[in-house]
Amino acid sequence: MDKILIRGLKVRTIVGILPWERKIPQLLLLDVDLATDIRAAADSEDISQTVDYSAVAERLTRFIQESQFLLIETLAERCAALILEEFGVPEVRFLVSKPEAVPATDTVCIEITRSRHA
Ligand SMILES: Nc1nc2c(c(=O)[nH]1)N=C([C@H](O)[C@@H](O)CO)CN2
Repeated sequence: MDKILIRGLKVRTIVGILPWERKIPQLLLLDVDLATDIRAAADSEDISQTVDYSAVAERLTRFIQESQFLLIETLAERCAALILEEFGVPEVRFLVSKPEAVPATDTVCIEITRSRHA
């Protein structure tokens, strides 16, 4: 299956279990892989025949900015479900990275792959 990839989407939001994390928005970085067949769009050059990566990025940004999850596991599951439901792709890989969370690390991440039920 072909894939449309979003890399390093930056969103600031309230997320985490520590007292300071409930008050100060912090940076999340997102990687998203959208499984989709791109051939119809490639033949027609019609954006309606494919998944608009700008629309996905904007929708995720809005959803996450309005959220206040405790765990990035929950955030990842809800974002994957939103993408499957609203953008009609059969499978999504979603990686959320929290670079400001743990001192002396580059980052910490959760990665999930979810498919739409038939
Ligand atoms: N598996 C997880 N571990 C931790 C999380 C999380 O969301 N998933 N969150 C935290 C804190 O919020 C962290 O950002 C700072 O300690 C700790 N562990």
